[in-house]
Amino acid sequence: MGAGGCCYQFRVLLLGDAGVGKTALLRRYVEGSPGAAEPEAKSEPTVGVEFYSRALQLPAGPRVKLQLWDTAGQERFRCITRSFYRNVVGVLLVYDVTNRKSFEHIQDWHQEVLSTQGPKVIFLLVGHKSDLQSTRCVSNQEAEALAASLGMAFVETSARINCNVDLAFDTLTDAILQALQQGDIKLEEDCGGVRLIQRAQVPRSPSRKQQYPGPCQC
Ligand SMILES: Nc1nc2c(ncn2[C@@H]2O[C@H](COP(=O)(O)OP(=O)(O)OP(=O)(O)O)[C@@H](O)[C@H]2O)c(=O)[nH]1
Repeated sequence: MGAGGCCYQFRVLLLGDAGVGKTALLRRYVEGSPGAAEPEAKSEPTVGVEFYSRALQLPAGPRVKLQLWDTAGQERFRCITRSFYRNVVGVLLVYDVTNRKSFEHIQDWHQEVLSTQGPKVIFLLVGHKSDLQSTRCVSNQEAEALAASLGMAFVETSARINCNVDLAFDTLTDAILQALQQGDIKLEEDCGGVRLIQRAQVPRSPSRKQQYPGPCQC
């Protein structure tokens, strides 16, 4: 697919407790490249939802535009963030490897999406801040076991040292594409998580960030 000036658009959401590093991970993915300055040491908590995008050419052939929604982890924004669960095809469930509670809450985040969206979502478990080895309290093995029990892949990342950031998004994108090719998920015409769009709509710049005005612009 991807012929005739079209490419896929996948809507992807990042979910996880406040402060686990969702914004830093996303900003590293859309703005950072090896050698780029590391993300700011302190960042402001996300208010509601912010929107980023990045276009990529998959080795398997098609071009894909990822529409990436960064959500606030704070409980007081839950009403807003919940309204974005619908119409996504992929979710990165992010915890902080130095924060045990954020790992324990992963099943709650997973369940919240399933209860809203049903099983047509591809998940990836992300253990973030892997640079903080001395204060780590969630092992790689137990996270792998959780991911396997929930039927998803697992990647450890660090925005600080730019470790596995592209790998995380590539892994999720590949899994979505595979599910699409196998007919497990379907192209939708309006507000679906997967759409075919004209190539002219794909931004030339690899990154952009917007305040998203509402749950659906279709
Ligand atoms: N050591 C380390 N710190 C990180 C990393 N990524 C983010 N941080 C720090 O973690 C803190 C929280 O990061 P954010 O990206 O704002 O976290 P968030 O999950 O978006 O938080 P909310 O918007 O409140 O949901 C900041 O102080 C970041 O600098 C990382 O890879 N390694």
